[in-house]
Amino acid sequence: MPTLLKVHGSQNQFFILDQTTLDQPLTDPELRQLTQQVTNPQTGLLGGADGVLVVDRPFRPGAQAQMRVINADGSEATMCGNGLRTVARYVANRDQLDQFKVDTKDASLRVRKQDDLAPGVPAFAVEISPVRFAKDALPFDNLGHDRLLDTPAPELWPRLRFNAIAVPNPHLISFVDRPALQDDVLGVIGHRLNGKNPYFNDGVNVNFAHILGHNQLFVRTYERGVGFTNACGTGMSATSLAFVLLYPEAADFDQPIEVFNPGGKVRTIVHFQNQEYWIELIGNATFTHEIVVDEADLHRAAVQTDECQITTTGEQAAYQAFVSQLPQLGLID
Ligand SMILES: N[C@@H](CCC[C@H](N)C(=O)O)C(=O)O
Repeated sequence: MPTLLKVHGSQNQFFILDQTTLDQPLTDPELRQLTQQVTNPQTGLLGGADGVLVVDRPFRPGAQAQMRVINADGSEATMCGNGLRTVARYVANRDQLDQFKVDTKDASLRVRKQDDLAPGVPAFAVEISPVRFAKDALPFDNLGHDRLLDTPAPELWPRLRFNAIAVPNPHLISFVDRPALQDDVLGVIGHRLNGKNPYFNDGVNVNFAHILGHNQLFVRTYERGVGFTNACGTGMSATSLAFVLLYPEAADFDQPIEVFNPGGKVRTIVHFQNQEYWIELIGNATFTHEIVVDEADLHRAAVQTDECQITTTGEQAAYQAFVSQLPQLGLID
């Protein structure tokens, strides 16, 4: 019988489904329906999740596997940084490899096993690229600019300055003070730009960042296709790039940046090589549950917690012990 894995990177929760283990792979409409069903926080599996990561055979030469990202609302994203770390661990275990490439929609990305973050907290480093700033890459429109880099955009929110970076999924980033992190502005902007609006017609992930110190950030994200999330890997990566570009006195290229988030902490390293930016994202790849499912239930999007054989891995306790020794920042409730 096939197995779903419940996993997380910085508590950004997913189910991993390996299509190569099924007698009959799910079609795209079936994947969308399954994702909407299992991720639902009330009626889904094990309290739901932010999306489903679909593992499949690679489609570019030199890659070991393919990852597709289905958001909780059934839309498909080009990339997922936290998710890629967990898929990297899954493929590394399956194929007994420490480093390889994973095909994502727009690129084959390098992944590499790292030392555990703490006892029982496995970690992977993943490549986040390609990076684009042009408005067509996100896309956005009607803001009077071809790119947003520390740019006021009163149409989006008065008094804030914005950065728009595709990595390659689209991110809007604003550096804010402590009170702005805590009030509801992020939710209002995120909700508006992910509904029908004249600016981001495919929606956008919205990140608020607060500078904590040299090479130290806190990032909170409202995700396209999801809503508020505990952490967004591509968001923290795009925000780290904006950090080194806008605040050269506070952040360095090629040096680890500590990025705290509501679900824990990751490290990023921003590079500029061969005239291109790319970011390394390093963090936990935690497996919390193994769920044995009936393949027919996957096809009919009817996977219920009380009808599956579920094994708890015990890794969540180790992750919580790791989080409990992080500084208590008290930035959001
Ligand atoms: N949480 C992810 C990003 C998932 C995709 C996003 N919702 C989108 O639609 O672009 C991450 O860790 O990067």
